[in-house]
Amino acid sequence: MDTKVLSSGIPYSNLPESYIRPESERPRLKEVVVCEDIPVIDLGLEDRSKVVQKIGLACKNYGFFQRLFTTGGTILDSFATLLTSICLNGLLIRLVSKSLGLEKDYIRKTSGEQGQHMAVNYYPPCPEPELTYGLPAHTDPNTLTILLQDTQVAGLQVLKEGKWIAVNPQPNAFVINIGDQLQALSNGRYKSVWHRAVVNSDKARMSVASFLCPCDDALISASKSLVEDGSDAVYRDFTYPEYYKKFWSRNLDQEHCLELFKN
Ligand SMILES: O=C(O)CCC(=O)C(=O)O
Ligand SMILES: [Fe+2]
Repeated sequence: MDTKVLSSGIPYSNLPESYIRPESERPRLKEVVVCEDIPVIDLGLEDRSKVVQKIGLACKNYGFFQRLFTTGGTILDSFATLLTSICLNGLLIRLVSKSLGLEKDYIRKTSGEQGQHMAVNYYPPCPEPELTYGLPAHTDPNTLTILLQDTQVAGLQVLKEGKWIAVNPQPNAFVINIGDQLQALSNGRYKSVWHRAVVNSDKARMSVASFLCPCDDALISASKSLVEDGSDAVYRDFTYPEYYKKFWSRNLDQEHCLELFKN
């Protein structure tokens, strides 16, 4: 990209040429369906076995769910509390483990000392949103992502059954999505789904993503209990650094990177 819209500070009335996607790769915003039913799960208030069951269904059917939080301070306070709780008690990842019928600490044990990386995404208003993306279609290479969406401006879209659906911001909810490592650990039962961020012509949008990642020397391997007797696991064993290197050696919107790790 030769012209950077952000760094130039110029208010563009047309999108600089270098951002324009070829016709066949554009977002086709008119075909996007608005989805009100991405499951919203309250981890705190409900019966635990019901929460585990809801997480399982959401992970199987969407690869995404939204987690309600109770307000007390600002939304950023709640986000910080959630991220801290993920590193100290690992509640979310334990519930995901249980929802797969695994021992509650299976994912934590397999992943070793987990890392948490953060990205702050800023999408400026775009004069021609039909021609480009904020973030092109991708899956997340890590284990699990927790996303704090802009509460006022929509932009996140998820691919479901061949259609892009808009995940409009829900008050007091974070978006949680399965990453490629969980797809591998679950032997493909949970899907790390394609998602993207689109832009709009009037408002800037921000999102904050926190990526939970396995430690560098953990061997990512499907649980034996999820592999059919007499068959191989869907994916060969690998380490996160090996996967990450392969992931970033390609374009984000190429084939699913896990395809390259199939047995
Ligand atoms: O901005 C968004 O809604 C999506 C961000 C995202 O998918 C990512 O940072 O991986
Ligand atoms: Fe993402």
